[in-house]
This record gives sequence, structure tokens and C-alpha cells, in this order.
Amino acid sequence: QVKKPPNFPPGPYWLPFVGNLPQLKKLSKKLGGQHLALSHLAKEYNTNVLGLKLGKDYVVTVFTYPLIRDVLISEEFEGRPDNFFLRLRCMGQKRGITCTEGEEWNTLRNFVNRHLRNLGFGKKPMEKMIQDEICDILTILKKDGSDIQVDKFLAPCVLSVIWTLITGEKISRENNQLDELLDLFNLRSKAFDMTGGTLTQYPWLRYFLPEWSGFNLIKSVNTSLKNLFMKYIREHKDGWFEGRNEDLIYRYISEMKTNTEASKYFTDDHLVMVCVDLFIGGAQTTSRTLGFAFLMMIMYPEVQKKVQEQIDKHYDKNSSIEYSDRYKLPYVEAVLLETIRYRYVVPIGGPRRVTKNTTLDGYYLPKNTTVLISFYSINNDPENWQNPEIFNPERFLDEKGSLLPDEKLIPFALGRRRCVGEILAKNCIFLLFVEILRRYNVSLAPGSKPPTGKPIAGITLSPESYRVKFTERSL
Ligand code: HEM
Repeated sequence: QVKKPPNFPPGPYWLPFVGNLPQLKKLSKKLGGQHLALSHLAKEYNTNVLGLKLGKDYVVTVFTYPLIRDVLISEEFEGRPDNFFLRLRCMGQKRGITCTEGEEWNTLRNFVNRHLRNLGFGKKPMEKMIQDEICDILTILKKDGSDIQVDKFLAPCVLSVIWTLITGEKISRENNQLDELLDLFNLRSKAFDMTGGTLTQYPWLRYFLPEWSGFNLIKSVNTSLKNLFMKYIREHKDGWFEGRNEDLIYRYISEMKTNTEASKYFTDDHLVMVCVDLFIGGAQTTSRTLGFAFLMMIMYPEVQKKVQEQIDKHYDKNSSIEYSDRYKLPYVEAVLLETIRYRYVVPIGGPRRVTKNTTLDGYYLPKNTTVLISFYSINNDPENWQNPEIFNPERFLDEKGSLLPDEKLIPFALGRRRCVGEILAKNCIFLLFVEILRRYNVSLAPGSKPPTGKPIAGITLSPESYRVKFTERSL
């Protein structure tokens, strides 16, 4: 048994070298996910802040809304851990937005936010890109929507918008590159888990068990991603001239050419990581949320009917739907909020690094402690939600049917590290959901196994594989 720092958050005792790693792995397997294992341990030790040691790292998980809020908005929790695995994720050295901190993170995050906004992010041009994607989706459904795996089918939409903003090109659904990119991200997410995977704790495993440890997989995914983005960066460099600014890569190259103190963060390698961060952040989170939303419509046909009744009240066959219309559709918004609460795709957020010795809920957290955020527990805490285990969109409506948002639902986090893609994700989810349900009834495709509604665990939760039959509605 290893001695803990004084007043460290409660948790199981630590074994020499491995700490709680084998215990957490075993429990996660038994309960069906790391988020469930962490909640289980928190209950067992009757604590809102759980203290573990995973390999050589102190790892603390936070469970209640007020404490999570404090973590998300306090500067001393804004760091990211620096370990072998996060470096491997960043192709060797911590770069980009998601894994960096301090000046580099600030410079790149601000640059990306500012230039995406100038390219139309969060504004009409972005909405137009999504509407174009929806047109493609509706064309495919019109041809044959009898048997479709929904999250895979919708994933290209958000990916394509990000792609257009970054490269200036529309990616075609017929293009193999899109499938290739999706496959790469799917493979990648399999190789990761939120505490960093076995490789974080035992980096030497890469020499002895490169296949088993996931090292070879991550290396090959990294190489493919880098080759893909470098191809576009090289083409952009050839086509660049002063003032050229129609996509993020051109704007980045312009910044590379200015010789300021910050130019050390504007290199090809940083740019590759920024692109990867945007794709990783956006691709699976958004399409899996939609996958859950349509699954709820299949499992609760009476909710689907009410959604369509509200849509029909406001739109006919030809009227166009805009994101600003969401205020007219409170029931639809309530269904989407409840889907996000009930089947939130990021059960454990972070990891964050404590940048100086600090305290949380009266416990001591030494500098460099890793902090994980249990969004899962906020969304399932009976203190926050009545009968949280029940899917009930009405909880977000008042007696008059007006929307009743709840500050405890924070799917895009809070504070300076909150999600960069929030507005894109919200637009895609709303517009796709409404456009499809206005034109189609969704039901289980014949032969598809009836879904249980239970999520499949991973770094992001996903809906079980189900197939949908889209039946055209008479409008
Ligand atoms: C339903 C969809 C989405 C959900 C639920 C989601 C959730 C989150 C959360 C909770 C964080 C904060 C992590 C932390 O506090 O450490 C985050 C960060 C981030 N998200 Fe999203 N996200 C979504 C969509 C997107 C999209 C579409 C993009 C890209 C366009 C994106 C890009 C990012 C990036 C780059 C970060 C890192 C921010 C930083 O470390 O400063 N996300 N996201």
C-alpha cells in the first residue's frame, strides 16, 4: 500500500507502481464503462471528489454540478496533462488546441475562433453549408431510405462543414477520402480512453507489445492523418499570395509569413494538429448525438409524433428552416436537450491538469494532478433531475409548453476551455433533426435488432448499431 498526500480526496488504497489501474480497468469492464466504474467508486467512498492513482499519476474525478462548475471556470484547472499518450495523440509533441495550455493554447485557440468566425462560423454562411449538406442527405433518402445506419449516414455532414472551412473545398460523399477519414477517426477512438490508455502508464509497452498496446494503430492513424492534411497544406502553400484568405489554411499560412513572436506556434506541424483537433472534436460527438436523437424517436413513437406536429404547425413542404427558428419549436428543443442529458456522448470530460497546488471541496490537490469531469453524473444526479433514468422531454418545458432551459445541462462545458465547435454542433443537430422529421417518419428497418437504448461505452458513448427505415410523409 502506497502513502497518499495528506488530505488527498478519498478513494481505494494504492498498490505499488500500478496504483488503482488494474482495479479501475476491471471495474470498467464489469460495469460497462469507465464513467460507471468511477461513479461506483465515488459512491463506495461516499465522496464528490474521488482520488485515485493510475500508474504514477494522481487522478481525481469530480462528480457534482457546483464542483464541476468551479473546476471548469477556475484558471488553476485549465491545464492539460503532459504524458506520453497525449504526446502520441499530437504526433510526437503537444501541439494544437485540445492538448496544449498556456500561451500556445491561448494563441491558437484565439486564432482559430477569430478566423472561423470571419469565415462565417456561427453565421449565415455556415448555416448555408449545413443546408447544402442536408440537401445531399435528402436526395439520398429520396432514392432509398429503407435501411440506413443513421449516425454513420449523418457523420459526413459536420465533417464536411469543418472540411470546407479548413480547406475551402466541399468534400464529396462519393469521394473515398471522406470514408477514409471517417474510418481513421473510428479506429483512433478505439485506441484511446480518457485516462490515456495503458500506454500512458507503461510507455515502454510500445517496444514489447506494439500491437496489443495500440501503439502501432495510433502510429499508423497518425501517419495517415498527417499525410492527408500535409497534402492540402502543400497545395495551399503553392497557391498562396498575400491577401488570400478564403479558408483557414490560407489564413494560417498568412500568419506563418508574419514574423512575430507568436510565429513559433504557426508551423506545418501545429497546423496539422489544429485540423486534427477540429475534426476529432466535431465528428463523432455530433453524429452520435444525432444517432441517439433518432434512436429516441424510434423507441418513443409518441414523442416523434409530437415533434412532427409542432414542425407541421410552422412549416409547409417548401418553407425553409433556419436555426433561429428553434424558438418557435420549444417541444423539439426540449427533445434535443433531453436526448443530450439522457444520452450525453462525453461521459467523462477533460483531462485537465492542476497548474498549482490547490484545494477542491476541502481536499488537497497537488500541482500536476489530473482532473476528470463526470458529466455523466451531473446528468444522472437525482438532486438535479427528477427520475433521471427516464427519457422525459417535458422536464425542459413549463406548464405553457415554453422552453425551460436548465443551467445544470452543460454539454459544451463552461469557461475558457469550453467547446470551440458548440455553435456548429447545435446548428447541425437542430437543422438535420427538424428537416428529416418534417419529411420522414423514422422506424426500425425490417430485420434490424430491436435496440435496448443502452449506450456503448468508449471515449465517447455511442448508440448501439441500429438501422432505420425512413418513410416519406405526405405533406
Ligand atoms: C455534440 C457535439 C459536441 C460536444 C458534446 C462537445 C463537447 C465538448 C466539451 C465538453 C469540451 C470541453 C472539454 C474540456 O473542458 O476539457 C469540448 C472541447 C472542444 N471541442 Fe467540442 N463538442 C462537440 C462538438 C464539437 C465540434 C463540432 C467541434 C469542432 C468544430 C469541437 C471542437 C472542440 C475543441 C477543439 C475542443 C477543445 C477546446 C480546448 O481545449 O480549448 N467540438 N467539446
